[in-house]
Amino acid sequence: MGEYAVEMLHITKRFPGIVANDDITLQLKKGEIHALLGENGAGKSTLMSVLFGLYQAEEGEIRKDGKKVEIKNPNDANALGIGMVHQHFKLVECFSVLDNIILGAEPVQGGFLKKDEARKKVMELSNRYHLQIDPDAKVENITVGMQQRTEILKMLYRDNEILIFDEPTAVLTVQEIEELMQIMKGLAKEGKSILFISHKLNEIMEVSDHCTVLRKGKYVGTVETKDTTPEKLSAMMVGRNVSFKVEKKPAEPGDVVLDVKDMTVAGQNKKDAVQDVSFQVRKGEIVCITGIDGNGQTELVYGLSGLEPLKSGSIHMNGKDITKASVRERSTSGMSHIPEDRHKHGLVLDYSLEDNLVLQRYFEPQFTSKAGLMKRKEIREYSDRLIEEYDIRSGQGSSTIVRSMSGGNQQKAIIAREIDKNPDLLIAVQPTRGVDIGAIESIHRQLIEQRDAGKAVLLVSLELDEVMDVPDRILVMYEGRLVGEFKPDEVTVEELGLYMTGAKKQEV
Ligand SMILES: Nc1ncnc2c1ncn2[C@@H]1O[C@H](COP(=O)(O)OP(=O)(O)OP(=O)(O)O)[C@@H](O)[C@H]1O
Repeated sequence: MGEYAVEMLHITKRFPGIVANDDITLQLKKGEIHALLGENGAGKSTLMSVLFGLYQAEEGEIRKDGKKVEIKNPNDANALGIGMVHQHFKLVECFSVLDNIILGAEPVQGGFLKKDEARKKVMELSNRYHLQIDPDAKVENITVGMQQRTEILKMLYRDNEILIFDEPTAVLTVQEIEELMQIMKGLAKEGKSILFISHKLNEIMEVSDHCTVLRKGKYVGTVETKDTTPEKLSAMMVGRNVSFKVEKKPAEPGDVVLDVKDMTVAGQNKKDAVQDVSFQVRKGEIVCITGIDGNGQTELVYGLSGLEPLKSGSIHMNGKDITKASVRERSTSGMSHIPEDRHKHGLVLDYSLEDNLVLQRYFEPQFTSKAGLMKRKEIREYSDRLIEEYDIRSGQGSSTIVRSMSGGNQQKAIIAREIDKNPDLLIAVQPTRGVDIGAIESIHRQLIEQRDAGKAVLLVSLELDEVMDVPDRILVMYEGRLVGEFKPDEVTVEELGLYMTGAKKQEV
């Protein structure tokens, strides 16, 4: 047997208007972690979906242990020992962890389900790989990190030897990421072969043995990770050097734009998710709210944007009371919102890109005639301009159905729509989640340009580099309250960590 577990040779996969994979070759060694890197829309997910049998390539071949194989669907992939954890998990929310793991692969004897046997195998695997799951917990009640471990166990339970992780760290907290890295290293040591998609160069440097880079659907090269640097990788990926440092001049804050007083928002259980929070954001400044996921940041933004009512307190924007205003009233009064969950609150996935780009403005006279008809030509022209200016890449331009776009390009579309509205207040929640480093650089620049144009920017982020580099003030949230306020150059990451975990607090 050869040294490769899987080889994808000269793979070409086309979608209408785009060659998503153009003659790509990827060779995965046994027992290695192989990273796959590339800009948004470079073709990484497509390539992995070909390997997992979700798409059929038009050209090229796949070999498993040196032998040519046909993978027509995920069942074929499973039979060959190939498993995949998708970017957006595929679990049944109202089932238990155990039922999700064994779903479709239940041990049955004489027509009877042998659940005890399944439970034993799952618990053995969970212990062996330190996955620490609770088999009886319902998926809807567990953290994203746990859901991911459930997905990992699904692969291990099926005795998969080749494990595909599609952007596994995008939704995890810093600690969960560290744990996942250890789990992946442990799996590779046991002889599993791992393919790992990530935009985060530090993760790739930490865990991978090799890294293959794609650009605009084409193969750029494969390097040995120990012989490369993050700078070299980013240059391979975008074809130029990317600046990791955010350049900005000192802020010149002006009048108050957002004034939040004693805001309380209910939580899912008895405890209020946001408790008596007060703060202001001025013209010409970027204020960042940070904290460990689940400490009330999400509900705070729901309250500000009108997705949830306040239990008490008030919100003023440019001096006007908007506490009870509808989502549309807030939007037309000058508030833009880049939401945390782009699929749930940011896009209508089955609409075209152009319809998504005018989602909050289609009723304006420039897009709708007096008779109530939509002006399709003007909408198309507007959308074409945004696609060009914000570098949104998709198969069929303005008419592309958003569901078929890559995750990072969906995000860029939301950013374009929200910034182009020319808002007085831009609320940006995790704006760089799932986007490549070239796009991160450009999003950070756009936030700073907004600030310099005299806008108020409220950034909500968990990415520590972003928290330290982009804002002018940092507010830390812990258990629904603001527990610290800092200037980025007066605080260290370690110190921030103490506030984020509740070990320290100030009166804010
Ligand atoms: N089902 C589909 N139908 C039409 N086009 C598609 C489909 N899936 C992907 N594409 C297109 O193929 C290209 C590659 O997309 P893919 O999702 O593979 O990129 P990616 O490298 O994984 O990006 P990201 O980092 O943003 O997740 C994109 O331009 C996308 O719009």
